[in-house]
Amino acid sequence: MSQLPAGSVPLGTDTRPPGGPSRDSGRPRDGLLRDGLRHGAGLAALVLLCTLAAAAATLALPAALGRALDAVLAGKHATGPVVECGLLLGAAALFAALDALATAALGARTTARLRTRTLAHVLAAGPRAAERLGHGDLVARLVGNAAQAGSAPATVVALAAGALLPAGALVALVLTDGATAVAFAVGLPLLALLLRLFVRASGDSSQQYLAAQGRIAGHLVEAVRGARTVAAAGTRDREAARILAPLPDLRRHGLRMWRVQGRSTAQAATLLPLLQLSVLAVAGLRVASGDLSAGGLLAAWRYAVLATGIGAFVGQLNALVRARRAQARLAEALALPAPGHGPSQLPPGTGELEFRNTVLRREGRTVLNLSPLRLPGGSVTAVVGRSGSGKSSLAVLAGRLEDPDEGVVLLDGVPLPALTHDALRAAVSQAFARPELVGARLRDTIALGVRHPGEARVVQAAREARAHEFIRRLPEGYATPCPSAPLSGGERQRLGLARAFTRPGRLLILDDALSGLDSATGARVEEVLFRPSPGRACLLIAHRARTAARADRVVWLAEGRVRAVGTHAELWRDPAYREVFGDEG
Ligand SMILES: Nc1ncnc2c1ncn2[C@@H]1O[C@H](COP(=O)(O)OP(=O)(O)OP(=O)(O)O)[C@@H](O)[C@H]1O
Repeated sequence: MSQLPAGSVPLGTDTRPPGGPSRDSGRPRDGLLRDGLRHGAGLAALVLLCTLAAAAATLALPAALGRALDAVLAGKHATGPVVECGLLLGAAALFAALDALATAALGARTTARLRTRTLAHVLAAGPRAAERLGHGDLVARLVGNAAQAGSAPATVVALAAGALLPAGALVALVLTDGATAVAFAVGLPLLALLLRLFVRASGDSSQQYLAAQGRIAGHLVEAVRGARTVAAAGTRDREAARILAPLPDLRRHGLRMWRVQGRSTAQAATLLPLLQLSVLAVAGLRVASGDLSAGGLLAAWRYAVLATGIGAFVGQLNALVRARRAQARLAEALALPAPGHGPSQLPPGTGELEFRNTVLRREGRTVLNLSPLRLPGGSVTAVVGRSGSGKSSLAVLAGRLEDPDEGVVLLDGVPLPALTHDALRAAVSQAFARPELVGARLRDTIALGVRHPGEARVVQAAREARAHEFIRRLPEGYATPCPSAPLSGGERQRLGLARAFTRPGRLLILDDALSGLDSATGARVEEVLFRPSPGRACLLIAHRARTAARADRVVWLAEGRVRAVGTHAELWRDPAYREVFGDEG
């Protein structure tokens, strides 16, 4: 382990937002449920109140019906009890409607919060972390799973409140007639066992089902991204088969889920009427013996029906089990390690980079091992080496797109993890071989991440990147929407370069960012890069000898290690160095 100076933060520091899984005791998904209930507390309370009010009205109804029946049988005025029944029915319907609205609102709010939080965390975790789960699988988690997980708080509240109705009905049954209540209680343990078995079996298949969905989504995203390669290779059918390969799994777990639910529903459908019938039979005997009135029988039977409403739990429990499994999948995404940022700012400097015994591993293999390496600021450093020698890995560490597995990278003497997020991103600009056009319009993608960029700065950056001419020729110019911009690979690269040029940072990192440019355009962009700028350093991955020759120094990488550092002219004497450039050498 390297020693970090004071003020730095250990690598892999957790940056999960407050309330994230790491802060919760118990299982991470429990934390998500608590968080959802806490942030939707008002709506959850409304759901609870509406469910309770609807339950109270429903519970009061059988007694009112019983009173109305007894009044009619006794030849008394029944208007009062009948009006009471109507009011109770109306109240139950009103609260049920309010409950549905509040439940939908709570679900939508929780889903939005889960999506925002998970997305922010995945972006903070960086590209390597996202690769671990797979891009398609992540999309499935953020879209489908988040919506399912969002329904958990409302379902929990509905289940808790819903349990009160059968419980209340049981109490009311005891109060109406104790003997009938005993007849009902005999079957209860069997019902409890049934629900328990259902939750266990259904939870397992749900988890497998969601995982299979994620695998299909993962394959689909890969195929869409590689559509050109698939078309060129003529492997469309094979690709379609590969995407759908998890389908048998999906079908198997889906069928199992529905079988479990069907079986439990059938068992409940057999058991519950038996319970109701036993109550009715005992109540009938009690009426015959004169211990219970006809109205009492009606009330006892209605309460037995309400108490067996626990059978409706099967559907709600199923929804909850699926929501909890979906939460577990989001919790996995939230558990991806995200690099932390320290409190430090950069001192004045010119972009000096220092790698202190920096090691980067991929899948257990060391791909970069830099014994102390110092690259002076205010100058241009070219990084050269054969394909796979670790050039991009070095660029990734220099711009802190990832943290090294060992050692530390310093910019002007400050370890990169010690810098605040804003200080780091303001100091370092980067351009890549295949830039993504993030932003609505071309001007937005060029000015990405720059606050108040101003048209002049955007145009100036585009001119330096040799992008201004082709942007100007587009009918909508800088206002061209990114998705519909007709761009060649080289033009996209120039937009990426322009984006890097809009930031006046002290370190510019170009990872193969000129590879798609024709020689003449590349040479013009290099004029900008090699223009003397003492306040700024440039780290440039170079494939051409001509580019390396213009740099102040060259870092020559071979198999993840520095083979030599020197000027191009010095290194050129070595035939192995010349071989790096192939025909040019
Ligand atoms: N995501 C990844 N998973 C596993 N190994 C990786 C990954 N990315 C890169 N590597 C490995 O790391 C090593 C260095 O890769 P890197 O991209 O840094 O090389 P490079 O010199 O930039 O190559 P090129 O010139 O071809 O772009 C290679 O052996 C590569 O196979």
